[in-house]
Amino acid sequence: MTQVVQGTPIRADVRDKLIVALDYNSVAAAEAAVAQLGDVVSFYKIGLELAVSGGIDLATDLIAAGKKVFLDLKLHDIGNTVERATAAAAERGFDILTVHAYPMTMAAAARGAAGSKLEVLGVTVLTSYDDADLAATGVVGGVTETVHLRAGQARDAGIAGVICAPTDAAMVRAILGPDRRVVTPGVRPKGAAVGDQKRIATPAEALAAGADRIVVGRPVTAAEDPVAAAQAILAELQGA
Ligand SMILES: O=C(O)c1cc(=O)[nH]c(=O)n1[C@@H]1O[C@H](COP(=O)(O)O)[C@@H](O)[C@H]1O
Repeated sequence: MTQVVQGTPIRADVRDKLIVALDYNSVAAAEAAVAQLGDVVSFYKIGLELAVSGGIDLATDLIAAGKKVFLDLKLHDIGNTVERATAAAAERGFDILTVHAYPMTMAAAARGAAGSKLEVLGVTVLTSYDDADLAATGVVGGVTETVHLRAGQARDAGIAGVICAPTDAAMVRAILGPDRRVVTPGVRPKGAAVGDQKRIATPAEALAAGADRIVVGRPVTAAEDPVAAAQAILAELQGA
């Protein structure tokens, strides 16, 4: 299905490339954003803030309304807990679930998602980290080296793919090959406020580097006109 957005017909496959992060502290605020964005946005992310504000049940309504939903809980725990939490997310009909990209965690999540449509993505190195931030956690090796290592471990664990910065996407795509998912937050349209992100690129640059989908929060949700902001990103993705 092709949707006409401000004179630009946006293909359905392009629309699914934009995941809007519903980073709100109430279900009512998230519902208002979804209502405002209407048919423009087809894929939403429920993250930590909304999840602890009662937002996980919102997913059921979004899925019933035909939206795709990414549950961003960045799981990391003992294998039994991760496997069972992943299986529960699969049972609820989520499309994507994040776990931290540690080998045992990813392997447990792969077991939990087995036989379901749930795509488990391993978070490699957060887009708000630079080399110094990573070094402060005790990790030996810089961001590039660590993302390289963790992308290979995600592939070997048999999960669907990874979350990485758009600036890492080309390297990660080469490691994962064409069949796995590369999803990039840390995306900023030209001129948008950077906020706490450190490794960023534009929507078009992210796609050109090999991302399948991009995650965008504040550049849409904090925009004066969120609908126009989302439409502009979609037009940029389609032109990429
Ligand atoms: O897993 C994520 O989605 C994620 C990983 C990462 O490395 N960086 C990152 O920003 N995110 C999420 O992506 C969204 C980015 O939001 P904005 O910075 O507002 O566009 C937030 O919901 C973050 O939690």
